[in-house]
Amino acid sequence: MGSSEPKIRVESLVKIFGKKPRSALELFRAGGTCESILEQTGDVLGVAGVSFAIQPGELFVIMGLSGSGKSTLLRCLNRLIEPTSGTVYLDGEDITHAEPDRLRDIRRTKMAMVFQKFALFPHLTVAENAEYGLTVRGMAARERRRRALETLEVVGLSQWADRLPAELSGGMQQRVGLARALATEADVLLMDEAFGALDPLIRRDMQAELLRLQSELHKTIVFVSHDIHEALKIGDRVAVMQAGAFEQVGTPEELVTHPVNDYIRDFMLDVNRAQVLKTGSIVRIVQPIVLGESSVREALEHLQDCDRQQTYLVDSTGRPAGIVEARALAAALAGGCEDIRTVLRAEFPQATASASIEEVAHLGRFGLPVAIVDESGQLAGVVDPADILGSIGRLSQRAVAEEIAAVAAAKPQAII
Ligand SMILES: Nc1ncnc2c1ncn2[C@@H]1O[C@H](COP(=O)(O)OP(=O)(O)OP(=O)(O)O)[C@@H](O)[C@H]1O
Repeated sequence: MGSSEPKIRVESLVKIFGKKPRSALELFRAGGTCESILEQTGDVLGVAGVSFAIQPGELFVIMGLSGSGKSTLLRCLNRLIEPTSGTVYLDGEDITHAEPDRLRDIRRTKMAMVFQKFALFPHLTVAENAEYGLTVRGMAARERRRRALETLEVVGLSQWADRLPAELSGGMQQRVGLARALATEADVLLMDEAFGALDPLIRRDMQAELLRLQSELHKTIVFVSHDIHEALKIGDRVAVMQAGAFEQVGTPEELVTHPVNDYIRDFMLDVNRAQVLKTGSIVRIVQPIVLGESSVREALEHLQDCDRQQTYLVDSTGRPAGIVEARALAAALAGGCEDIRTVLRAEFPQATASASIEEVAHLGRFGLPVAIVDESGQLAGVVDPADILGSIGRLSQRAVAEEIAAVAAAKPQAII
């Protein structure tokens, strides 16, 4: 991400359904609402002047209740629905005004779509379905079969290539839909309630699968969902839509911690904050001691200076090597021992900054600060057990009670 050109840029997009889109558009521009426009023209304002940009590699979720305009907006991106006004840019190219041939080309090679109902051909095999996007593009049979098998492998279905869709479960059929989109090698995937028809457990698997694929493939994904939990789980950013407009666009953490209005706040009420918030949001930056560079006395002074009970020691590459506690240091010093290694605990709780607070909550029970490491394994800071409990303060009473019971019952030496 960063300051590169956005993959997709949408400017003032409006979609009006009905017989008088021009006069409805004028009313909209004059400040008309969905209701007033409907009343005066009989037309429906599907998308109400939305502007946003999506960066390459971003998973952008459009979330909203039924009828808020999500599907319409998504379909305006590849012009399965023609916008009434506004512009959509893909890699800087204005596709709102692209000629039909060019548009076809874009849909076949640059923007692939995955549908809720899978949209598989029942009489074609799994492999034939997966290669369908390449067939319509006129690719030679051998090459498209090779690519289809490759993508079926990616989604874990290579054993099923010669079966018919009806022989597959719902989750597997959606994997075929995903394979078909991936086979086109399009770098933009438009996914319309792609997991909406799946059972909750299968749905969870597919969300995890999508995140796994995304961490390898780095596609730009626009994902429509009516489920706030799904949106917050998979989205790099989430746009919450109502009456054709965006109420708020932000990272899951921003939405949970800084809802802009009551509408968003209401959505967040039953969200498990510990699942959404990352440990990075409560990490404390600490000054670790480099192993071999400090004596027991110096480590104790260091702890007194920073008013902490424990400190991590890192090796010469900055990776945590162990933790020492003030009491152990004081005892060692009283016994005349200056070698810090004698009191170093090499077992300590550790997590990454991108882990959710829920994922590290069980590590808080050891009563030690959790070492938070960055992607290269270097110590980025610590999360204190008290901060874990504090951050999940808005969890249900039951969840907090369970957490406290787990802390009380835990055996400190069993550090994971
Ligand atoms: N072809 C159409 N003709 C007239 N109105 C339409 C058409 N398609 C959508 N609409 C209206 O536009 C608005 C937005 O619909 P849209 O399907 O985009 O919402 P959505 O958020 O995707 O809802 P859902 O989750 O139920 O699919 C709704 O009021 C809908 O009734």
